[in-house]
Amino acid sequence: MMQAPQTIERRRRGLMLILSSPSGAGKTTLSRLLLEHMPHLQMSVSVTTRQRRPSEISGRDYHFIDRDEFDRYVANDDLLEHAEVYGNFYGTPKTPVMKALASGMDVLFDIDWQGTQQMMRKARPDLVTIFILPPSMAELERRLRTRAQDSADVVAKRMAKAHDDVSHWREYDYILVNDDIEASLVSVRAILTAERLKRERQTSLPDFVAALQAERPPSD
Ligand SMILES: Nc1nc2c(ncn2[C@@H]2O[C@H](COP(=O)(O)OP(=O)(O)O)[C@@H](O)[C@H]2O)c(=O)[nH]1
Ligand SMILES: Nc1ncnc2c1ncn2[C@@H]1O[C@H](COP(=O)(O)OP(=O)(O)O)[C@@H](O)[C@H]1O
Repeated sequence: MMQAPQTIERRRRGLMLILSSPSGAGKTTLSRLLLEHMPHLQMSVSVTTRQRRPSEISGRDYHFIDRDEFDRYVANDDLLEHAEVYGNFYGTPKTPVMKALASGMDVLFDIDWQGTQQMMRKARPDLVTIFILPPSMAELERRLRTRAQDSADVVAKRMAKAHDDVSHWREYDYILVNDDIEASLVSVRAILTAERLKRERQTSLPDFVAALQAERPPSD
């Protein structure tokens, strides 16, 4: 006896949503808003050797570790990907991501283009990638300065790399110019909603459709 469609659990294959951009374009702001607004989405918290900024919370924004500990993560193959960015080391711990996906959550990543390339080689079908552009380079610099979390020297270093970062935009599925943050949030929510509905991610569909087809047509 075929189950009625409404009693079939609607399962979905978890996806990994990657946001990349030059520093200051708005990934962190957008990620926080997205996590507030989208259920079933969990942030991947990276490890980094960078110094904690005054506004950052260890364990929420990053796990701040020293170089020896970072090297141990790499040696133990505990990172899904890792890269050196602006002179610091960053990496994505494997275990929390695997656990989140196994429990039916989607995972959000704020990683650079190098990390994205590594993830593409490992898990392309499960990835959705978005590159965020600033409305202008002048606005990017203004955002980095007004964020007021980095020294002038660090801001200059990030601006100097911005052109190189931007040159990777073609490697991403979606491109967003982050002019108005609310409009950007609407766009990213729309992308995530649509990607969740992709046929191949809805793993229980064959059972659901078989049950639909097994239902008797209503008699008149
Ligand atoms: N490959 C990789 N890049 C990361 C990771 N975590 C952060 N990043 C990137 O490192 C760069 C610098 O990040 P951060 O120091 O927080 O500066 P911010 O982007 O200006 O806030 C950004 O491009 C991040 O996307 C990671 O785990 N792996
Ligand atoms: N659409 C936007 N308009 C104006 N300011 C923004 C916008 N998005 C982000 N910001 C501001 O720009 C600065 C950098 O944003 P942040 O999210 O930290 O960037 P990233 O994580 O990409 O380095 C922050 O001060 C943030 O409040």
